[in-house]
This record gives sequence, C-alpha cells and structure tokens, in this order.
Amino acid sequence: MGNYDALLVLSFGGPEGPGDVMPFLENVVRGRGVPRERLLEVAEHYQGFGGISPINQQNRDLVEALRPVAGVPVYWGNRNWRPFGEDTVRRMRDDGVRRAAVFATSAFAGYSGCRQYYEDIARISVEGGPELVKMRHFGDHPGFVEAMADHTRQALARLGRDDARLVFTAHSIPVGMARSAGPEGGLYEAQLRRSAELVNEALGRGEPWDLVWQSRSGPPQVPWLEPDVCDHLSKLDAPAVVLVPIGFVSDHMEVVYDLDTEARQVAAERGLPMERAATAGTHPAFVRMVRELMDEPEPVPCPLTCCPAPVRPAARQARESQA
Ligand SMILES: CC1=C(CCC(=O)O)c2cc3nc(cc4[nH]c(cc5[nH]c(cc1n2)c(C)c5CCC(=O)O)c(CCC(=O)O)c4C)C(CCC(=O)O)=C3C
Ligand SMILES: [Fe+2]
Repeated sequence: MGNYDALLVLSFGGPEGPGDVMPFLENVVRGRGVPRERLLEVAEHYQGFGGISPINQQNRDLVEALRPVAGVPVYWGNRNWRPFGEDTVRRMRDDGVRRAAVFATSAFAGYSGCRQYYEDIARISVEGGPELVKMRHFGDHPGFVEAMADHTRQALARLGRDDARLVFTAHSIPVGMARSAGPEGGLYEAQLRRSAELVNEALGRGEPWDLVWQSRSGPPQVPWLEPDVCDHLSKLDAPAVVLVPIGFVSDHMEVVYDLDTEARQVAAERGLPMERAATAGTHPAFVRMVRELMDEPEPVPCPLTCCPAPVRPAARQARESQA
C-alpha cells in the first residue's frame, strides 16, 4: 500500500484556443528537431478544431470521475500547457500534501510515455512539497483491458457486423526510441502487442488482428515505426474495420484528426466500412483501475538506463561542433 495523501493526474496538455496553438507547439518540440513545416501542418489540425485540443476536457472529466473513488484529493497538471505541473505541485505543497501518487496519462514504456514523465516529476518537484511517486505502466491492467474491450464491442455493434478486422493503433515513435524502450529494449511495442492480445482475448475473438502506427513526426530522414495506419487501410483486405486506439488513454488530437479525419477518409475512398472504438476516457473500469494502482505495493521506478532521451539532431550538432 502506497499511503498517499493525494493523487496527481500528470498529462501532456493541449491548447484551448487559437492563440494557444503555436506557443503550445513550441513547448512540445523545444530542442526536438521537428521540422517547421510539420509544426505548421499540426497547427492546422488544431485550428480546424477552433484551436482546442480535446485532451484537456478529457482530463477534467477523468479528474471528476476519480474524485469519488480516489479517497484522497485529486490534482491535475501538465507538461506542455496550463495548468502546468509546476503550478499544481506548488499548490499541493501549500495544501500540505506529503506524498502523492502520480498517474501519468500514458500506459506504456518508452521515452515519451514514461521516461519523460519521470523528467517532469524531477523538474516540478519543490522543496517542502510532496514526494511524487509515479504509478506503473498499466496497459496490461484488467481495468484498462476491460474498458478497451467494452468500447471495441460497442464499435463492432455500431458497425453491425462481427467479421470486421480489429486494427489497433498507437503513436509511432522513432525506431531508435523503440529499440531503447525498457530495460531490455523493445518494450513499447511488446507492451502494445500484449494489450491488444488481452483485448482480443477479452472479446473471445480468435481472428487475426493488426497493430499499426499513426501520427509520425520528426525529420523525414529518421526512421519511425511502420506501417502507418493510412497505408495499412489503403491495402488491407478485409470486409470492414474497427480502429482501436490502444496507445491513447483518451481522445487526443491524434485520435480525432489522424484517425477520425484522415484514416476515415482513406477507408471511405475504398468503400471500407469503418468504426473507431472509443478511448478508455472515463470508463468505470478504467477509473477503478487508477484507485487499484494506488493500492498496489509502491512501484519500482524504471532503471535510469531505460528509455533514454534520444540524441536529437540539435544536440548532435552542438556536440559535433564542440568536438
Ligand atoms: C509515444 C507518444 C505519445 C503517446 C503516449 C501518450 O499518450 O502520452 C504521444 C502523445 C501525445 N503527443 C501529443 C502531441 C504532439 N506530439 C508531438 C511529437 C511527438 N510525439 C511523440 C511520441 C508520443 N506522443 C514523439 C516521439 C514526437 C516527436 C517529438 C519528440 O521527440 O518529442 C507533437 C509535435 C508535432 C508533431 O510532429 O506531431 C505534438 C503536437 C499529445 C497531445 C495531443 C492533443 O493535443 O490532444 C499527446 C497526448
Ligand atoms: Fe506526441
């Protein structure tokens, strides 16, 4: 038992109006070597939704759903946008919080989904403030699996057919980052495969399924995980498809744009019936899972050697010019 006197939901953050979009994106990609053209393209995706990412409302809803079950006060802070984790942790300190469980809104291993949250925790921790204890990866937790299985079942029902191919999707990452994920490497992909397998089992399905990638970023010369969901849909031989965004715990811009807009269009062009399963969001089993994670023995933090920050083009250039 962790003995926490608060719960901190630590997330990514997203813009909440047209004027927020560029400053938010600049926070996200600082020092990351993401080309300017890619940034402007992603800015357009946000502007198409009035400059508002769905992620913040999703997090507010999750916090509200957690309040009655957490048993302790629930706080929320982000890496890239207001409310910033820094400000939330100072408020927790002023409220006298000693030791908080941290629920990072990302289920899997890897730099972006795990290590970067440890970095956030180190950065936002303050003298006299709470000790921040990050909960474990939860992609294999029965609560997450049940939520995703339920939502997949509902998508199959909306489609009105059982013969649809399940296509699980997750955020693509650079191949190098995938290789260094977890103590022995390859853990991001391995955990995602395991989650997909568990969802299939929960549905009692023996049919083949796919795991594909979406939302590639970064400079074009850097290899990222493939195939991309749109390429996959353009070639897939199946009577119908349910997209299952197993790599995202709630509706992010990557889900509502890259899947509901781009991938949907590819499917429509081929006359391929398609539904997208809802993300875990505030499914009761997922909400319960957070409380159950707090009741587990205190998680062993990931070793510092796993999921290292990738060597970015900018950092490499600086190093080479020094040598
Ligand atoms: C694995 C992974 C997750 C899943 C785990 C999780 O769920 O946390 C995730 C989540 C998210 N990524 C998000 C947004 C962005 N990610 C970017 C860029 C990048 N993502 C990466 C990886 C991941 N990202 C990587 C390797 C990059 C390249 C730059 C770098 O090496 O860091 C960029 C820059 C522009 C672009 O190129 O897309 C943006 C705007 C949002 C908010 C969405 C919203 O507003 O709803 C969320 C939740
Ligand atoms: Fe991202």
